[in-house]
Amino acid sequence: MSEVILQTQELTRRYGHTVALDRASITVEKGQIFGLVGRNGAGKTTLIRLISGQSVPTSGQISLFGQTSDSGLNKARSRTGAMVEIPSFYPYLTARQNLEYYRIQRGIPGKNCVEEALELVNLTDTGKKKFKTFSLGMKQRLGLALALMNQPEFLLLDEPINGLDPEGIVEFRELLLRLNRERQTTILISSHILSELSALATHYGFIEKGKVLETISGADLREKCRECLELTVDDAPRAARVLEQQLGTRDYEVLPGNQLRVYAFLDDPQTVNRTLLEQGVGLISTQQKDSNLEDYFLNLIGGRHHG
Ligand SMILES: Nc1ncnc2c1ncn2[C@@H]1O[C@H](COP(=O)(O)OP(=O)(O)OP(=O)(O)O)[C@@H](O)[C@H]1O
Repeated sequence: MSEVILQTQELTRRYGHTVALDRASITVEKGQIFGLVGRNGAGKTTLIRLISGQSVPTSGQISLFGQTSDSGLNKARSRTGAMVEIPSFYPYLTARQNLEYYRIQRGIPGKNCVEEALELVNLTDTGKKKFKTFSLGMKQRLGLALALMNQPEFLLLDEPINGLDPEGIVEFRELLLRLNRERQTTILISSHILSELSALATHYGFIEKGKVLETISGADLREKCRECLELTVDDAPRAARVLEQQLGTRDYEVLPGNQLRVYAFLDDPQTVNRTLLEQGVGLISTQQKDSNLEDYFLNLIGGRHHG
């Protein structure tokens, strides 16, 4: 198993009667891009603020780079970078001046880091342009540059894609992939749109009403959402034999309840149905299933109109 960067255990945060985060347990390992997916108000920001130390938990534990004590966590947090919302940059300062201000304020040594961070987010040629004239995409990228200035090993990003145009989204995604590939930066990124993260995340955590409902690897999620023919039969072992011997495919799986998922013959389901019937398999139901990622998420949290 690779190094555990973050582990939260039963992490809870209440605001008065509101339980913003309810016993949330997640684990993020080195090199992962962990997508935290949940609707507005689900608790994503609360979780990220607790991890980055901007808020304190009501109960539960955070382990960051193996550190759990207050002083240990403080030290560990110097190895992280966080973008929870666009930081309050000075409107009349340039990108460089704003970063330099924060570099000094945070005591980050070496002036080079400003230029390096600007280069990473592609903002080196903004020259004398003042922050107040930046597009939203540029503001987001400057926010990311600030989070990157201390060369973090672990990056926490709360809805960074929100409000970006399609081109901005692609650029932002490529940058994160590059950081992950070239610097092995581990990333925790939240979004309320699962498909936004699907080209990025290696792992997912689904959160709703403060609770982490499921964590799953990207590979397992894709497998669950794979297009298939879902058959309910009266005799699954017999149906499996027909699939292998008559139809020559092993690309299927048998589920409980005499159900089978067939990943072959997607263009020709009739052949499967006919052959099974010819071989004496009773076909109770058959349907073509193509659950996309968004449907999966909506099913998990109980539907589009839920809550
Ligand atoms: N400082 C606070 N005071 C009171 N309630 C809060 C506070 N911060 C968050 N909450 C409440 O906690 C719940 C979770 O909010 P949170 O901001 O973590 O959700 P989110 O998933 O990040 O949603 P969004 O994308 O809308 O920010 C919400 O019901 C919210 O109203």
